[in-house]
Amino acid sequence: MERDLTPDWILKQTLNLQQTALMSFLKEKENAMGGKEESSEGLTLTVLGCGTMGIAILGGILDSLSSSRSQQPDTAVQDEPRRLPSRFNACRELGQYEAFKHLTIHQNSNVKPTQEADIIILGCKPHMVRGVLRADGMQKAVKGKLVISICAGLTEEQIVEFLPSATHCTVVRALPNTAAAVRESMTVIATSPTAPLDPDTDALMTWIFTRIGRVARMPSANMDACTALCGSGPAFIALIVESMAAGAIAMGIPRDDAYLMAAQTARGMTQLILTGGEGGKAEHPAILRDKVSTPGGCTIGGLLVLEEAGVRGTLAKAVREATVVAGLLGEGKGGVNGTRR
Ligand SMILES: NC(=O)C1=CN([C@@H]2O[C@H](COP(=O)(O)OP(=O)(O)OC[C@H]3O[C@@H](n4cnc5c(N)ncnc54)[C@H](OP(=O)(O)O)[C@@H]3O)[C@@H](O)[C@H]2O)C=CC1
Ligand SMILES: O=C(O)[C@@H]1CCC=N1
Repeated sequence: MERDLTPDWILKQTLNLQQTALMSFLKEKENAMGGKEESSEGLTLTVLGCGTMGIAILGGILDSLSSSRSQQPDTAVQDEPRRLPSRFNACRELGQYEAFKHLTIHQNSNVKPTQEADIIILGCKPHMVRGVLRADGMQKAVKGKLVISICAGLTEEQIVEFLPSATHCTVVRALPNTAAAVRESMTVIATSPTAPLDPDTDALMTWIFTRIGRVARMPSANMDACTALCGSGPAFIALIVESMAAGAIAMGIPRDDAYLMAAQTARGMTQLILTGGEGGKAEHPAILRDKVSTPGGCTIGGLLVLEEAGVRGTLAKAVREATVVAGLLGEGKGGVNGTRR
């Protein structure tokens, strides 16, 4: 049978392949945990909407639990939570039910895995959260639990509004990024000056998100900007790496070599920004940029092309735009990119 090769069909097939590959990644991580016995004290963590981000987060946690590799020193958890997660539920809309020793993948069934959970991560699209939480049986299942939302734009108040007053959940907003899959996420956890988390919940939040990278804390009011910078940021950086590689490809460098060289160059510079200062401290990007720019050399020539094209302002504007759009995502409507002039 001939297929209709529409862009939509091709995109769908690509996404399906990606999701299948990601689920294999998760199973591999689970498998690596095989020998570990579950502690009776262990908590159950359920991801409602286990797609790109949910898989990256669970993968990072499973990886951390299965390896003796300790967390990076700068993300060390000062106060370990009393109890750690040891059982995991991944809930999806499609796919199939699969049960492993530590992980169960559920398809189109949220109530039971939510009943089993001590911690719930909301990992579906922001506009779905209302429907997911208001579905039959969910209000009771979620009652009194720790609900962590990674959804762009949704405020804690909006999530609480989806739950009846008797539900008494602790709702915390956290914004990780896709680098969670390689345990290099930058996750921002929202803080509330009026309702600080109890120390054990706070320690649990730190533990969960330091499994997948670094953690920072910001007031809730800053979360949309953090979403743009840290959540969308990886896509912006991918575009920069891709564009630099394109220049080299145009000048005759083989494609694969160009991507590798551009990516490693970006990685080296980000490492310098983080630790290239005196005593291993952070260094200002402008100082590092100046160090590369030999007077009369090629770097200053290239930099001026970028400045003349307004790259700095354009990138800053992209972060500002993404901040505004992130805020609109919380309103539960689709197509928000088309709503502004
Ligand atoms: N992608 C990113 O880089 C980041 C995303 N976020 C936020 O994370 C959230 C998830 O994004 P992302 O992982 O990219 O999205 P995905 O589309 O990859 O994942 C969403 C998941 O939700 C599942 N799902 C859909 N409907 C239901 C339902 N009724 N019950 C249970 N699960 C359901 C989907 O299942 P199925 O695949 O079977 O349809 C899918 O697995 C969003 O809210 C986003 O704002 C935050 C930071 C970064
Ligand atoms: O683009 C989005 O809506 C999500 C949130 C941050 C990154 N990806």
